Amino acid sequence: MRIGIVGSGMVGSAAGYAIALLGGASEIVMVDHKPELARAQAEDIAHAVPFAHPCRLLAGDYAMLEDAVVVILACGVPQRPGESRLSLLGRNADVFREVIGQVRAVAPGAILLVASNPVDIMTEVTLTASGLAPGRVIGSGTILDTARFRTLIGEHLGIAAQSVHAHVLGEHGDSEVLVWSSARAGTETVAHFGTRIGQPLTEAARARIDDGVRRAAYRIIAGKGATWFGIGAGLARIVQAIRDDQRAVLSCSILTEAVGSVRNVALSLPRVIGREGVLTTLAPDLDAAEARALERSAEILRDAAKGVVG
Ligand SMILES: NC(=O)C1=CN([C@@H]2O[C@H](COP(=O)(O)OP(=O)(O)OC[C@H]3O[C@@H](n4cnc5c(N)ncnc54)[C@H](O)[C@@H]3O)[C@@H](O)[C@H]2O)C=CC1
Ligand SMILES: CC(=O)C(=O)O
Repeated sequence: MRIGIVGSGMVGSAAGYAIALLGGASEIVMVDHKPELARAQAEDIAHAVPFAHPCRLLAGDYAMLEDAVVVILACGVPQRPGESRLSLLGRNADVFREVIGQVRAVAPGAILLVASNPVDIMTEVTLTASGLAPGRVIGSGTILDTARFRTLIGEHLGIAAQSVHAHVLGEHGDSEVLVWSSARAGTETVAHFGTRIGQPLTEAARARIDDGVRRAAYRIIAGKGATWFGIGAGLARIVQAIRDDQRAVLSCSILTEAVGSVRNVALSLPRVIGREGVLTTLAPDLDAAEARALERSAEILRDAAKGVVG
């Protein structure tokens, strides 16, 4: 199975590396408007393949994306320290309008997996420019924030992140919603479990975890210029779900008909992902404050998209 990656910078190359290590593809094609960068990334990742699963690494122009099952879009500009994701919109929308037609011309059957920020609005831009069905244009959305949330709850409770069932929903950005009310450690609510083992999720503990999730990108960007490992693994996870028709439930962004009173907005909810993309959406279990926060997040995205998404 061929996976294409347009944008061979930090995120694109981390995705390629994670896909190669996880055995997510038989062929990965790296594309970039700096062809020498795409070639160098492909060569470097290829040297990891003997330690993992058979996979061919290629680099080239758009023609090489022919027959790709998924094309990851990680092109454009990243945030500078202190900059919000939403501030990238104009610059990255221009890049996407240039790129999407070229991808669609050679890989009309590909599912488009959007990583560039602001990822929810870039998902809408991609949907409009591609003319694909909403379930075939998937933004990585809050898959990364959800991983951060599960990691920090797991650390607080002393259990594996994999055994924490919790989601971050809404915008991949400042207005995202950490869903505490239905978060579980295995079978037990995190609130009950925390109290029972003497690690209560007090207001202060929740505020610390909230900051750890919501401000993670700002901290990492201040420290090393960009984030890439977490999102690389998240993109590889979505590719696996598509490749193996897993019907895995992952927090991802697609155009959503209604979120409270807000219509037609791309944001993250728990989605069932398989071979044809997003197959269905699960209704999240939210308390009243979380439902209000999700609607507010949808409003923020709807307003930010005005004038950019036709
Ligand atoms: N969704 C998420 O959770 C995350 C999203 N991101 C976003 O991913 C995007 C990429 O970030 P990085 O890889 O760190 O940036 P980067 O600057 O390392 O890579 C971007 C690449 O896009 C290429 N590019 C620019 N214009 C192009 C065009 N017209 N055609 C083809 N290639 C083009 C550049 O040459 C560069 O190699 C950013 O928008 C960033 O904010 C970053 C981390 C997490
Ligand atoms: C940069 C970004 O979107 C993140 O790490 O969450």
